[in-house]
Amino acid sequence: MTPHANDSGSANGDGPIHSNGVAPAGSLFTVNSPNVVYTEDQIESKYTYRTTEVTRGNDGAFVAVPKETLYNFTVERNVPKVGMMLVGWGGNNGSTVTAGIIANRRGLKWQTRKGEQSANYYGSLIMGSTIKLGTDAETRADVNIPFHDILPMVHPNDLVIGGWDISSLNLAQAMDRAQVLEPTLKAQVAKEMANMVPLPSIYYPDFIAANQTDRADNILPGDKACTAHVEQIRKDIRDFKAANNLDKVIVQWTANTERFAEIIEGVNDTAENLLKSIDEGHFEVSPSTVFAVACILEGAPFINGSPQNTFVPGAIDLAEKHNAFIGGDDFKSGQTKMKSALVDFLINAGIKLTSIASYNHLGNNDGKNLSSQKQFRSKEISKSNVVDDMVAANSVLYEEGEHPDHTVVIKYMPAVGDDKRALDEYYAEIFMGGHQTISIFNVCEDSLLASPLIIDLVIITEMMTRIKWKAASSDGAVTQDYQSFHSVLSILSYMLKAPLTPPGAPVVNALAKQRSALINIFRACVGLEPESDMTLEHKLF
Ligand SMILES: NC(=O)c1ccc[n+]([C@@H]2O[C@H](COP(=O)([O-])OP(=O)(O)OC[C@H]3O[C@@H](n4cnc5c(N)ncnc54)[C@H](O)[C@@H]3O)[C@@H](O)[C@H]2O)c1
Ligand SMILES: O=P([O-])([O-])O[C@@H]1[C@@H](O)[C@H](O)[C@@H](O)[C@H](O)[C@@H]1O
Repeated sequence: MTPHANDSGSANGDGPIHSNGVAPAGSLFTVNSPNVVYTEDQIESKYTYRTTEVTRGNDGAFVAVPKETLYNFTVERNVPKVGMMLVGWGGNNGSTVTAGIIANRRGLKWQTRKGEQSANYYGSLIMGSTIKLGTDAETRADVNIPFHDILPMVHPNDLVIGGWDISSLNLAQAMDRAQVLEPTLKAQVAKEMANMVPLPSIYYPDFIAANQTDRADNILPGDKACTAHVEQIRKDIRDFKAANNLDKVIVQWTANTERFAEIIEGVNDTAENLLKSIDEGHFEVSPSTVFAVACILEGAPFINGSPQNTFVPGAIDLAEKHNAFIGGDDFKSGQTKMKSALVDFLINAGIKLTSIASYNHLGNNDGKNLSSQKQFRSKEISKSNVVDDMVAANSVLYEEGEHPDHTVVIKYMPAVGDDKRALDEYYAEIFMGGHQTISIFNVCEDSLLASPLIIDLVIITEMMTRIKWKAASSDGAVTQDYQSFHSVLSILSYMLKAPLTPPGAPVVNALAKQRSALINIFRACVGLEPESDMTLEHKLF
């Protein structure tokens, strides 16, 4: 295992590096605080989590009470060798993200109609954006650093990629089939990608559109869940890990959208019943749930990039019992990402959104699969629920249960390929009976928008495997052993349309809140306060 170049504090073997303000060699920054200690292997921080607890007084008025909870965090500093295994590797997203990582790793440039293009990670939150570290002591100007450098994260160039597909095409053929990337780029990565062949996968026809049958020539025996499928997937993960000398494997579902599975008591409602149902070959257990179970049992974090309810209650129960990480659902890449920002802006500006019409058409295989009603329904649900939290939070504009009209339409139009056309109309009531109509035409090159999210999901999920926490009592005494965050990684919500949360936890869809939560949790891991944007230093004097 080797320290990452951007590790905040170097692991150069010269023993513990206490936070005496001396920046260890190779670090971008060091936190100089009595609450932060850099050792050779870890960053250890003490963090006071400040919240406001609200109760109701006898007169019915709210009573707000500031509350402080002390936590200890540790972050493993050494960046492991990580494998990313994609289910649906031969799809548009899988082939595109693979080509993109190869192009970045090799620093490729290629000719386009508009001139030379260089590889980049634009659209990745971690690789393409910055966060505010603090304020310059002299100039009082913001100091911003690359998001990737706040913690010792994996670099996507170092990811080892593999996966499964029901289609036997190698990744070069899949890249051609996807029709996403420029020929001048494809030509430079085709040789390497031709040697990448998806592992055969499980295929239960009833869960995806019948129009997908023609590509299913790389499948394991059996058309319904069985323990043998779970064990084969587990073996595939172990073999991939061993063959590539990996420390860790993260698995993501970027295969076709499945129909929702029916939640049936005694079948998929508990971990025990789910495992029993798989062993008995129950038809209501989907391929994505079988993959989730296999990953949980193998200790490989599993992320669902599609909208179906992969994580039936039994799968969440199993993940919790095994302290395994899961996350999902449905990459938030274009039309919905815009919606989760725009709705947040409108409602928080006191503008009463009353109608959202979201139409889109696309011509890729995803669109072909979604042309089947049951698969569309999965997507309709994930694309529709994204405004719920923002509406529910504003009782000034909306009565209890009141909600804007919201419709989602998706049409399959082969001619446009991966370049999805999203047409949205936002209709709102404004001051004194006026109205505002916002009409958006948004061409989303879907795989080029989703691929960076696949990278972010892997990097953040892997980082979470190296973060531990424990609660400290007010006198500083340690009250419990270090433990991981909850199995359901709701910290991933920024990348997902329908964020999965721990049972009973609220869903947050507002894009700015999601980004802020991620940043501030990572800041806490190095003992830094949340970024409040108050900038009193620029307002008081
Ligand atoms: N912007 C986006 O592209 C975007 C955004 C959100 C969600 N998604 C979701 O991501 C998924 C992939 O999108 P895409 O454009 O790459 O689709 P795609 O159809 O090009 O790729 C899906 C791949 O999965 C394979 N597959 C199907 N069932 C499988 C199984 N059981 N095991 C292994 N492989 C299987 C297919 O052969 C295909 O190669 C879809 O579910 C889509 O809804 C995409
Ligand atoms: O992320 P987003 O652009 O809102 O949603 C997209 C949909 O508009 C598209 O129809 C679908 O095929 C993609 O999988 C993705 O879900």
